[in-house]
Amino acid sequence: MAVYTEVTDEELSAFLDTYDIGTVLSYKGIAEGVENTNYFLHTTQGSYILTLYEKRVREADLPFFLGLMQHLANKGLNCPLPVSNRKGEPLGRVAGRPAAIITFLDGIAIRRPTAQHCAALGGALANLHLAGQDFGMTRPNALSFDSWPPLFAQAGAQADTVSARLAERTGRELEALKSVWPSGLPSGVIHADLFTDNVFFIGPKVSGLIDFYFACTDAFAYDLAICLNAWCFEADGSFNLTKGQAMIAGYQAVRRLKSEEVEALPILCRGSAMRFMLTRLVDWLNVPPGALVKPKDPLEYDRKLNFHRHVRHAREYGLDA
Ligand SMILES: Nc1ncnc2c1ncn2[C@@H]1O[C@H](COP(=O)(O)OP(=O)(O)O)[C@@H](O)[C@H]1O
Ligand SMILES: N[C@@H](CCOP(=O)(O)O)C(=O)O
Repeated sequence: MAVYTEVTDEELSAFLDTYDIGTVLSYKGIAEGVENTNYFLHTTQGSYILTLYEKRVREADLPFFLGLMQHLANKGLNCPLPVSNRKGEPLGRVAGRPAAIITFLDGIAIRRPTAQHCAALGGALANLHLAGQDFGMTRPNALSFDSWPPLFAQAGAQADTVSARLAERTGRELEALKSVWPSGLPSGVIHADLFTDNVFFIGPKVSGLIDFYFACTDAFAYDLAICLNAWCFEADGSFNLTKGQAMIAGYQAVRRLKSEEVEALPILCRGSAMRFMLTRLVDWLNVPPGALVKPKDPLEYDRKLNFHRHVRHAREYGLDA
């Protein structure tokens, strides 16, 4: 469960006094998520999510995240809408942390997606990329290539306590990626963490996208690479080509990939696997005492990295030749 910061009844009702969303009927900490503290909030006027922003979210970036959700929702994308307080501001403070209330979205996060879900996700991702094109703000990706060596250094020699020779493997891989990491690819707003827990479905259709707190300005194809990693591997570690095919086709039905994006896809998949392996590794080694959180397995991404290392062409992910 991700509740790093407890909110007392008194703190909550004082915070809600600054909003015009009725009085609390119930609230409880949410079991999912690893980054921020989330409470489900039911008031006399409806259902909301109260988020307290934790360690990885810089306060200075919050106007970008909240403004982006507003922008995308105005463009017709199903994403949460930040609720403004009585002063007209979407951001406040509770229990000493920056906090916001956002609208609750209906739908179910699918744990074991089918190829049909992957196709729908591909389309939703491309729609997000197009809808973000006229968003006025930018934010560099704080978890792109340059952040990986310092993250690796944070884990240091402890990496080998998680898996034998993990430090050596990771060091070698970082070195290899340095010389081939692409630049100048078509870029814009990307979600950067569109895992299955951040996408809601009603039936076969995507009903909502949540968790925009890694969103940034980066290569569109990198976002697709993150999704291929998160959605198209099976529990036994194998890549499901049918799912990859469905996702890429779903994406391309809305936004066609350029030849340079196709060419870069294997490296982008490798890099995004590295990014999630490293953040998971650091989190695995540094669970805050008392936090109600279940850290995610870094080795899942170490294995995915190993798969990508042998891929030579986007066809191996399901791109139709
Ligand atoms: N707008 C929303 N509508 C419905 N449920 C939500 C919403 N935002 C968050 N949640 C629930 O809270 C969980 C954690 O939210 P998330 O933003 O993924 O947290 P974290 O940033 O900590 O990963 C989600 O998996 C989902 O169950
Ligand atoms: N998706 C990341 C961790 C962040 O997950 P969140 O969706 O709970 O914010 C991972 O799997 O490593």
